[in-house]
Amino acid sequence: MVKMTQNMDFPGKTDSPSLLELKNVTVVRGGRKILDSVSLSIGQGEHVAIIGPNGSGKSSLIKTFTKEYHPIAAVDGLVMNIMGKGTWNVFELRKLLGIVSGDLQQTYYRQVSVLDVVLSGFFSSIGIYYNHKVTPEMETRAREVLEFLEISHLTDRLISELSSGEARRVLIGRALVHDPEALILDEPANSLDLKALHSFREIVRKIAGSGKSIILVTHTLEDIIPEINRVILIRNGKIFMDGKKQEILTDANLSELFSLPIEVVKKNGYYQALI
Ligand SMILES: Nc1ncnc2c1ncn2[C@@H]1O[C@H](COP(=O)(O)OP(=O)(O)OP(=O)(O)O)[C@@H](O)[C@H]1O
Repeated sequence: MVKMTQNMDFPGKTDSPSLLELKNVTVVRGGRKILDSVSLSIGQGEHVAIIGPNGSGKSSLIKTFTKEYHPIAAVDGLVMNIMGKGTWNVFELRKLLGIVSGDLQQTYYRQVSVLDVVLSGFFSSIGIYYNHKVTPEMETRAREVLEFLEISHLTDRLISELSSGEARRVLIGRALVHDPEALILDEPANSLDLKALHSFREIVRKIAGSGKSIILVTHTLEDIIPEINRVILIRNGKIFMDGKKQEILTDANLSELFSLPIEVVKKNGYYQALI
């Protein structure tokens, strides 16, 4: 399969450095290449969906962005730049890239208030502890974020007592509290019912409209909000295709990606895969 040329024609493109630039990124885990010579560039303000079957390497790619996984040296030259820089302090990096995943939600089993969950984003922690110095500015910012996400009414509730949809929104608040350049959503809509899914999409659309990049990792086409114009397909740890959404999301491409006959339907700016 010929890799399609990368779509660099996106709204918000500027001459400033790419948000993420990877060349020849190979990651080995358990003696196996789980990412294999991945090269891609995502611009500041660009909205992208990364789609692939289970085990294709989507989460590993995110862990590579956040320096949890490290690429091996490449003969053709390894590049792993974020905002034009190759070296980052991990804490600074985590503030630059706000991440929300289903895994994160499961770590909040303690009795933590919604306000403290959002504030914990300042400390990359799971809750607020005695050694964390919460300033009035931090608290003001956390309350602003809750307001932006339309969940101020949940401020004093315990996260363990919220519905999945409410809790997911709170975790977005934790990721946004630093004002990151990009919001990375890893399988964000898992376990949401139809109403929660609708309100989740609307809030992600609002964030996309506020100028932050949305990088959405999913195996569900329905998660792709209309603001996302570029789709990257990933298979067996490699970029399978990368280009404009309407050119990539075809019956033939999705059928080949998932090794299954798939019909792609489009309605009201959203896509759906029928099997
Ligand atoms: N730390 C690790 N050690 C060994 N193997 C790993 C590790 N991390 C990931 N893998 C393997 O790499 C492959 C890609 O995993 P990854 O979690 O990135 O896939 P994914 O596309 O996110 O899948 P899913 O949609 O199921 O979440 C899988 O085969 C997985 O078992």
